[in-house]
Amino acid sequence: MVVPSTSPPLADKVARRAALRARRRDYAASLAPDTRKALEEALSAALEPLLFAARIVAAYQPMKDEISPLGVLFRAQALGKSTALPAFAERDSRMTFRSGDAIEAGPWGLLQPPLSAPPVQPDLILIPLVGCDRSGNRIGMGQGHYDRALEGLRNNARLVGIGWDFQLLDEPVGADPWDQRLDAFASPAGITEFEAT
Ligand SMILES: Nc1nc2c(c(=O)[nH]1)N(C=O)[C@@H](CNc1ccc(C(=O)N[C@@H](CCC(=O)O)C(=O)O)cc1)CN2
Ligand SMILES: Nc1ncnc2c1ncn2[C@@H]1O[C@H](COP(=O)(O)OP(=O)(O)OP(=O)(O)O)[C@@H](O)[C@H]1O
Repeated sequence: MVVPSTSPPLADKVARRAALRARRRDYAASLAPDTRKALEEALSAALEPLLFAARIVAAYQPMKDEISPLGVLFRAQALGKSTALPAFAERDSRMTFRSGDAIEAGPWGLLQPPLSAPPVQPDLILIPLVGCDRSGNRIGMGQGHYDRALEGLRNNARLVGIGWDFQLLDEPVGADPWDQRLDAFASPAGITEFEAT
């Protein structure tokens, strides 16, 4: 008898995460710096209408293959909004969003606000992803950090996944019970709103 080491949906998610990460890496490596800048500028322009209604805008410190949302945060600041970034005490501690500039090395190799900055409850959260489908089901880096953090924030926040255009997937992503659905996806091509279920 063959006993699978993991359930088929989970195995599928793991395989798709690996394939999408490889595609994201190759795509980012193929972009000339000017092209990349123009795409990130297009993302900022697409998101600007969402900034007006927000009070506290959270995004992330990008890893090298991810589209940068930092231009969006600059626009938010120019509009007088507060901004926030994820922060961790340790790799497996709970992710919190904190105000302030990314000035300290975090445990995931990304800069973060100091842990002395107070945690905030953003009302617009721009979320990194490996991929998401047209129902808002997201594949992330596989640690569950966003799923856990968003559980307590989603009632008062708009959740917008951010990526390169191809990261919006036509094929459905099987949702696990803990997965937090996105309200929308934004890329240089614009914003795709998902229907509420
Ligand atoms: N920009 C960003 N910040 C984020 C996330 C994310 O996906 N993107 N996370 C979402 O949950 C959390 C961190 N999760 C992570 C999970 C795995 C790896 C990882 O495998 N890093 C590789 C190098 C990756 C690379 O540079 O491309 C490594 O450490 O070897 C990094 C972060 C919180 N902050
Ligand atoms: N709310 C939660 N409570 C407890 N465990 C959780 C919760 N959310 C996710 N997890 C755990 O996190 C692990 C990774 O989940 P998943 O593969 O969905 O991560 P991901 O969404 O891709 O990653 P991330 O959110 O870090 O980008 C799962 O094994 C799951 O058990």
